[in-house]
Amino acid sequence: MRDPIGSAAIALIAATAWLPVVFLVRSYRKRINDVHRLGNDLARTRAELQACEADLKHAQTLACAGTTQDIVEREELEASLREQREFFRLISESIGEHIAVLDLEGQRLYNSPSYRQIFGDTRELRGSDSFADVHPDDRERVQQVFKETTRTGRGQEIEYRLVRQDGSVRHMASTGRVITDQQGRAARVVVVSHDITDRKQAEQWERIAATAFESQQGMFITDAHSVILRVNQAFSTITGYSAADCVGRTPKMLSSGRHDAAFYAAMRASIEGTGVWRGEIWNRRKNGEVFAEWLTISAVRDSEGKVTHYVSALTDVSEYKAAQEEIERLAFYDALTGLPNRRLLHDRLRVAIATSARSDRQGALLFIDLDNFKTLNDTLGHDMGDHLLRQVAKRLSGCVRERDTVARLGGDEFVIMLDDLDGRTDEAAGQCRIVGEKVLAVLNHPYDLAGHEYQNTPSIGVTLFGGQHGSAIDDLMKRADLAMYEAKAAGRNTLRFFDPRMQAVVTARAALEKDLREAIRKQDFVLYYQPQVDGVGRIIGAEALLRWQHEQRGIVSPAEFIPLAEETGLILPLGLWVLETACAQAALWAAQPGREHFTVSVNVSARQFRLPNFVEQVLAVLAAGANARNLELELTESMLLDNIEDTIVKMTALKERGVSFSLDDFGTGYSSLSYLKRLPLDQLKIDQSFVRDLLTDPNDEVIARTIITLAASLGLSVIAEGVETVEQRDVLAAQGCHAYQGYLFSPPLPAADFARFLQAP
Ligand SMILES: Nc1nc2c(ncn2[C@@H]2O[C@H](COP(=O)(O)O[C@H]3[C@@H](O)[C@H](n4cnc5c(=O)[nH]c(N)nc54)O[C@@H]3COP(=O)(O)O)[C@@H](O)[C@H]2O)c(=O)[nH]1
Repeated sequence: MRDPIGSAAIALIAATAWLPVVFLVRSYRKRINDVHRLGNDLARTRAELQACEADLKHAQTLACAGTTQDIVEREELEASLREQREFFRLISESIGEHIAVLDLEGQRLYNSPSYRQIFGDTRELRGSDSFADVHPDDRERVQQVFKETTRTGRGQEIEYRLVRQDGSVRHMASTGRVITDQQGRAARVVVVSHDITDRKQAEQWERIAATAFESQQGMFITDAHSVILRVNQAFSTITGYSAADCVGRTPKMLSSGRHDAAFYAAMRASIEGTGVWRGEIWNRRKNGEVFAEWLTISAVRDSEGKVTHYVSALTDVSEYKAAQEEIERLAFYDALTGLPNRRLLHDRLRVAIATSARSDRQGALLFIDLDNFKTLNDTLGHDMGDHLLRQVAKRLSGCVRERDTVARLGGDEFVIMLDDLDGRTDEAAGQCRIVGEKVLAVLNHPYDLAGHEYQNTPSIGVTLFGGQHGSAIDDLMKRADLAMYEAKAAGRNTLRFFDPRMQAVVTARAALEKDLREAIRKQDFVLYYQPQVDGVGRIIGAEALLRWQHEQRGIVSPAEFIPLAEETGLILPLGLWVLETACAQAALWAAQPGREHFTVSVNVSARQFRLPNFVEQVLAVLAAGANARNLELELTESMLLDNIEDTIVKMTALKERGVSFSLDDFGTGYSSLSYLKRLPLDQLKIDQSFVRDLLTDPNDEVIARTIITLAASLGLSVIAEGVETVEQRDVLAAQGCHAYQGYLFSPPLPAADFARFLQAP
């Protein structure tokens, strides 16, 4: 379409009264555009063109007002101009964009007020250089675009940075529009700009987030239901799972199975409570390998606080852990033997001392030095010496419980730390002696040193800790060391205690054990029988009581040797001998007329009863000729409750064959009624400690009466032991007890004497 007005006129107007004219010209251009769009609608096109002409004439009028209009027209014109200016001001202040009009050098002719508001500018902007505010790095580019715009008349959008008066930087996006003069030459440039700093920052953050997401750390994002939405490359490298493998699945796919439900519950609770969980976790790679990772899970919430996503960052720490373990191994373990070194021993000793101080348990240090180790090194060389030390370490580790510590201090010096030993010094010393003798025995076995058979012995020094034995680590080490030198001085290949008194106890026990072994071998034992009588004085049975016929000491009480026999395991052959002897004797007495129901009670030790084949052992003994109904086994409360299910099974099996059971020393233990009811017992035996003071101590009297009542309520018979006086028997009888054992009737007697006692009228 033909331009009906002419650009030259517009340029002229613009050059002389540019402000309102800018608007009029804009209005004109817009309408011309509208006319273009109207196309074939000729009526409307004509109307629009007329309106355009009117606008332009008005502009011409404005432009020429100074020379051609009379005063009245001028006033009208000025009023109109004011109106236009106000209109323009309102528009330029209310739109979000900043408007500037620049001359062709980029000098400011006009700036919309928003420019000042937003940029805090206080300068006189009119006439100032607009390029001066552009960031130096962007200035040249902006000037280029400006020049291009003025040359071609075509504006283009450009983004650049502007430096505010306070030095801060804002990002701008600007578009220039050229205003031409009458000759069609560029005269002004209208620049419309808007602040894109927030958008730029958001873009920047997006780039940072994207870069961070693709960092060395494995990352994955799940939705609120823990469904994986995205994983990064590092995640795939660490786990072996690609994005395709895991998007749409849950992190459960990584679980190693090493953590229990409580672990994951605590994790969830932490995320719910604090929004985050951090910790070490074992996960499984795609290739099945389990690895340690450091994991941080953070909840992402929306503006209402609702969790929308979880972001998890993981680092593979398996190498770090391996390195840490290696460092620990080097710092706390002996490189040659793999045993804890002095540092770790001291650490553990510190803990053991503190624990024993809180309990009534004791601990011990056994200092072990190999005899003549230097000679081995000098003669066969250090390699052989190392070879021996490694084998010694292995053998020592086999001598102790898992909770004990075997350490190597260096050279041929080893230490065993035992803890949780008996609170009684003599007992603890006995436990140490057993371990010490085991060590002596295993280290005395010949060694195979690369084909050479080699014999070596150790010297062992022992000291206790906890209780009254002191607790300074250095002192304890010195004591054990001194005791070890005592062992060397005593001829090597032996064990010595630091405390002479303790040494005496241990020496005596060692001698007793040696004698006991010898006595078992020679069968230096005999059974005594103590009668058990009923309410009218009839002998209904006997308790078999063991006696040791010692060559020098005469008859030795079982109270002296049974505990040691239990400790050393010698009770097993001894207990079997008692059972066999007592059953043989029971068979003889039961064969006498009227004594078919005569019972012989046999004390059974805990160790014997816990033998897996105890039932078979008893049945085998009975098979030799005794009737099960003539055998009564005496068990104690503590051994029954040790493993109640096993106890019931064994007792039931024997009871079904006719063997009866008596609960010995009743009242001294902690039997609960519910357990008692489950045990197939026949009899409760009131302990002699309650019978002894029955007449003088009301408590004992109440206890005895309670036991009798309890036995009745459980349908069990009851027998009192240690009855020494008629008065005791009468009180017991009055309470309902009608079976007795004690010196009142007879002390324990050798079998021949007992036979005579039986025959007595
Ligand atoms: N595992 C085994 N333990 C056994 C065996 N033989 C005995 N023992 C246990 O040894 C402990 C000591 O026994 P002993 O020195 O024989 O003492 C018993 C009786 O002699 C004694 N007694 C009996 N009547 C009286 C009395 O009137 N006064 C008094 N002061 N003492 C008396 O009491 C002991 C009874 O023992 P028990 O009935 O078993 O409690 C002892 O614990 C025996 O059990 C064995 O072969 N195996």
